[in-house]
Amino acid sequence: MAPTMTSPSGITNFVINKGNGVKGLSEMGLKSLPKQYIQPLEERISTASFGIKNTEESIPIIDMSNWDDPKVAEAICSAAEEWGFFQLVNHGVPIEVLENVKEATHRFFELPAEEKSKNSKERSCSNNVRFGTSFSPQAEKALEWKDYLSLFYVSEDEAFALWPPSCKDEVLEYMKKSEILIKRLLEMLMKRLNVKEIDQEKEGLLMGSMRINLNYYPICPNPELTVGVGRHSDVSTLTVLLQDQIGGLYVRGGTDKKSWIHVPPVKGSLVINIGDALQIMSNGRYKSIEHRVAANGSKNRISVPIFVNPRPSDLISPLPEVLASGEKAVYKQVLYSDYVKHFFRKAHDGKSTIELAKI
Ligand SMILES: O=C(O)CCC(=O)C(=O)O
Ligand SMILES: [Fe+2]
Repeated sequence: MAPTMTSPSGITNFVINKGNGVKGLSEMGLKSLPKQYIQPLEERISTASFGIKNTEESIPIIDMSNWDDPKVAEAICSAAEEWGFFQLVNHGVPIEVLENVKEATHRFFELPAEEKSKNSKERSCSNNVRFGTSFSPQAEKALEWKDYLSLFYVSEDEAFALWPPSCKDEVLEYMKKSEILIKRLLEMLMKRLNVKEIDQEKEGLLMGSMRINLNYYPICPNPELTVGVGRHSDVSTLTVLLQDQIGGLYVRGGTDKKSWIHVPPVKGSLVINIGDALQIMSNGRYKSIEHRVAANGSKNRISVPIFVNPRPSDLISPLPEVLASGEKAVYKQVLYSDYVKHFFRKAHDGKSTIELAKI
């Protein structure tokens, strides 16, 4: 029998091979969620019980206007230790730059499937530009309700040549304008670890490569049965995340460290989270926290994370400055490209990637 649109192979063909993504499915006005997207009960997100916690159970919001005030550094380092997640306001990245990159994200996803899929795994002329859907469809038992464009930054020349014209200027500007903020954050975080100065070698190790994702979560017919992104922690040093006003990001935390806490959209803010690479380099002092994204039944949501990473060729391990006082290393040395490969080979599975580096 020929595959129909609603047969499993028909859906895969339409979403993945033809490049329509879940956005294409969403726009067909499906009345119910295709079964490939149905998550096991324990992974589903019941939004009714989230986001209405008392005020102390919310990730810190830190004002960076006086970024050289030691109190700001103190707030940032404490948030990185206790929550692994915080929001920044008055962070120095112009609001216009943020608005422009959000608009550019919508512009890219509004392109016809045929145009977007020029950047698919099969057709993209570079591994550094990738349009796709879900997280790792070949490895997943249940798919995630998300489309994305992933851009690995190598050089400005390459970005100009290869990134989609509909969004490249805005994405590059967002990346460039965030760099000062990223450096400031890393300086504060390093100081607390007794790293006095970020020399060229350390800078390469902490922020030697960058990846920007444009995430698109279209309206979902049964949001309670699926996820936008499943439980995971980022493999980055740190992640700078721009989200729109829709909401849906949840992080593990609260007094019991087990609750799922909503990250409410704050106009003009940037969400920062610590990734596995920094958890390893800080020997566990800074926490790379599990997070996930709910699907939405009435609104299309976008987010634009910048993953600030070590270079693929870097060996990551607890920093010598951290171990200088005799603290015992809890992580061993790992080649960063091996770490990242291990992450992408699996479906999202919480905090399990870091097991690779545990002693
Ligand atoms: O969309 C979001 O808010 C978060 C996305 C995310 O966790 C990721 O891309 O790693
Ligand atoms: Fe993430």
